[in-house]
Amino acid sequence: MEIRTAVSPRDIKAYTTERMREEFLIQDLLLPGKIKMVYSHVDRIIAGGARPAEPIALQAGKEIGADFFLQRREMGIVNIGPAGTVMVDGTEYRLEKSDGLYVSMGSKDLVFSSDDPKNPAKFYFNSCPAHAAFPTKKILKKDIKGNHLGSIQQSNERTIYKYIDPQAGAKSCQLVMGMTVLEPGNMWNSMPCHTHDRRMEVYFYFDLPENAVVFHLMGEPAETRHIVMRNEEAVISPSWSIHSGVGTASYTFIWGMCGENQNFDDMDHVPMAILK
Ligand SMILES: O=C(O)C(=O)C[C@H](O)C(=O)CO
Ligand SMILES: [Zn+2]
Repeated sequence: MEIRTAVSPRDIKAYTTERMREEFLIQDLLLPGKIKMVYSHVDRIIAGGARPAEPIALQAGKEIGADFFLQRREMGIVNIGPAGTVMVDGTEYRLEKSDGLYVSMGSKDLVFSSDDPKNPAKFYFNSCPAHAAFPTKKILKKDIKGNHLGSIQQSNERTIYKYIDPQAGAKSCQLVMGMTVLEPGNMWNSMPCHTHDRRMEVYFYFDLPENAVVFHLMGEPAETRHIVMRNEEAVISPSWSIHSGVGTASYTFIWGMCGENQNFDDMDHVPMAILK
């Protein structure tokens, strides 16, 4: 498992493009036959991906310091590819594209598999520390009432689906997770932008056409930087950072948050006038 340390906003003022990418960008999440994980010291979130040709079991590495991966953690999983199954302590949860699964703290065995090994599922997941167990639950996108935001006039018409949230989908100890789908012809997410000092966030961009990119914007509001991102890449957003993006085509992304509270609306909105 790769470890990423926390970064001060004062330091990124001097970062090159390469250093920005080393610290925040997460690539190669969905390599066939592998589970890839990045452990961030920012609120100890783990972002990962599994693309199983054969069934693959999730292993706790030394980094976790526990007998098994979810001994003191919880996890949210969304399948963004062809159908597959996540087996949790012997119970099978079959996930089609866009189906999600919340996995309880204390679950011991977790195995990812695909319906068709030649066309494997694409499981993206976030995991964060937990101190209380909530039931494992399958979440269907069609059962979530989307929150429609933005407009074509502002190039930001999109729908937010909350998969793991105190008010929707599955309940959790601290993980909050969802999917935002841009309407065709819309490019911007999360603009006007915000920060939330109480939570960090990881964004995972997908459903981007080949050769399309998203300019992910981050940094303190008056000291922004960008990271050019391609399909199926993720980015770590510390709590002091804005997180917003503009694509050369419309796209979808999964956001996962953890930290002090779970209140989605507890954002510090950034007035457009102070952006630099
Ligand atoms: O498009 C959006 O706006 C979002 O998806 C917002 C993010 O989920 C977010 O930053 C929540 O804090
Ligand atoms: Zn946010």
